[in-house]
Amino acid sequence: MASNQAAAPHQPPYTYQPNQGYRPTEGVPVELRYTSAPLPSQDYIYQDSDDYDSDDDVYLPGDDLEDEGAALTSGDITKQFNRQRQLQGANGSGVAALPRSNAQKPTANTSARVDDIDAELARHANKIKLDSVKGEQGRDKDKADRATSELVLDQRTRMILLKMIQRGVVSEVHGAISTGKEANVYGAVLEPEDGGRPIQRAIKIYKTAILVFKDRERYVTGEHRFKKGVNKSNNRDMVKQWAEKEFRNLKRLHSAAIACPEPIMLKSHVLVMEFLGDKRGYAYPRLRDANISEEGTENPWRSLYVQLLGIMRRLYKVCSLVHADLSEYNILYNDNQLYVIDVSQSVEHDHPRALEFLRMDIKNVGDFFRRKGVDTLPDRTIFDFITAHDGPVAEPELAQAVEHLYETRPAADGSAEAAAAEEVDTEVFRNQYIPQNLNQVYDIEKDAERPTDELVYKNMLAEKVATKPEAGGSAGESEDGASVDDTDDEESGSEVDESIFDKGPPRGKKHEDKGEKKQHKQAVKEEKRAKRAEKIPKAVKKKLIAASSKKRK
Ligand SMILES: Nc1ncnc2c1ncn2[C@@H]1O[C@H](COP(=O)(O)OP(=O)(O)OP(=O)(O)O)[C@@H](O)[C@H]1O
Ligand SMILES: [Mg+2]
Repeated sequence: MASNQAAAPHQPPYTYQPNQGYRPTEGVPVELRYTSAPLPSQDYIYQDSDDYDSDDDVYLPGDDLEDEGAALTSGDITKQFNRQRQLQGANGSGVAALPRSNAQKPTANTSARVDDIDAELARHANKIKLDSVKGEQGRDKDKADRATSELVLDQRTRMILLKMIQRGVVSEVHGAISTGKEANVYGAVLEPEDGGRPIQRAIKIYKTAILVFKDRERYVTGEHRFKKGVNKSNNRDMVKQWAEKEFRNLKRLHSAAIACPEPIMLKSHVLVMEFLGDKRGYAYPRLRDANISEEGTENPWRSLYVQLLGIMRRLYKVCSLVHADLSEYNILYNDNQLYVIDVSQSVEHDHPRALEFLRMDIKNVGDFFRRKGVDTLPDRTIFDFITAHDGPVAEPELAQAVEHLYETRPAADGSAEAAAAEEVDTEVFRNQYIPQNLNQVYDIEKDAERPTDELVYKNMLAEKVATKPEAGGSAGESEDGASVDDTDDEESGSEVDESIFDKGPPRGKKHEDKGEKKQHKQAVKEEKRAKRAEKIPKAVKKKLIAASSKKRK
């Protein structure tokens, strides 16, 4: 088609010309063109390799994440997205861009429905106001400033936000509450249609830069929920899985009545959750920044410490999770209440390093409260308290149990020896190898001679779990009746130790009788000795190889 021909109404309003990009077809009345904005520059031309067409991953808390969630809208999303780019411009500045991949297709009047959706989305563009930052309260100004400059959203993210606005999940997206290396968290407001009070929300948007996620593999490897594996080559996929993990974990915490942001919606790498903060949109401070009055006689940090130990126990027992990055940075504080956040890396009991992560959490928590002048309990005592089979999982019994630990600790008498022994024990505990299940215990026979109480894995031992949950009682049911929605991952919920019950006798040799065991051991030893006898020493082997290769030459 020659560009100087008068355009009939069915002709596209733009024509592609090599090296010049899209030029308006002459004669097309302005109202038939998409936009009167300046012509797109080559920079904005959409690359075919950009994969913007997946829209099959919107999750709401009730959804089963195993089967792919419902799409936001039906229809060809690529088309919608491309149209959106034209309307809005690649950087939101109103500069239009047209997709190269659609070069030969007429771009007007092809689908009135798609046009409607796009026009609808474009109307919301001004509701993303990233420069409205509430930075002063409890936050350093620098960070708030950085927030505005860093926050140019990519098109896909922008599209997701626009759709969320369109669906009424939020009415406006505001500036960043926090910008980090892995994610930015934005404030958002929902203005209810009935004119009720505006509701604040938080939106966590994961970043897709590859370097940041390098380290995260260790949390995913070995977790049954990621059995299918994470495709490292596809970065966006990986980030999506992280967001999904955070969403699931928040869901669990929330169902178990652990104070945390309630998850509201997940779409790809964008997670909408309850806002933890005041009505004006100021987020609660992190525990690290909390301004806690220390006027009374008792150190107010102590009761927060006790509260946190209870949360950790509940998280472990009721949610079957270990936070794995618990510290004063990932806990928010308001009015004597602690809120757990940032659970994207939290792992299940069955993760090979779950107990190691738990030990790390215990240490971080202890270090912080010690700096606040709290007389903390030994790491091992807390570890046993959190992982114990029996015992409370709800307040106020949890706090009472912690107080009981204080009363019964060996160093409770205040003697210097007992305190020193406690210190040594903590040091040993921190460096000890922690088996995750009984198959990982490497000298079970030697351990069997030691008092059970000394074993770091004592809570995994079968004798301790002889009381299987009664038929009809769900494993996720807590004492206070809160039930955990574990429908999305059936295999979880049960304890590590319970699997011993379900899978018959343990694979180890513990159940064999002593004589048999001895015989078996002897046989293995002999076999190894025989093998060694046949083995050619390394030095000899080397010489032989050298000699034979010389011969060949
Ligand atoms: N629901 C929420 N309500 C209010 N503030 C929140 C909420 N979620 C997160 N924040 C704020 O955002 C900050 C960062 O959140 P979060 O810890 O979840 O991100 P992150 O994964 O640590 O990101 P990065 O590691 O990149 O810093 C928190 O310290 C908190 O101040
Ligand atoms: Mg964090």
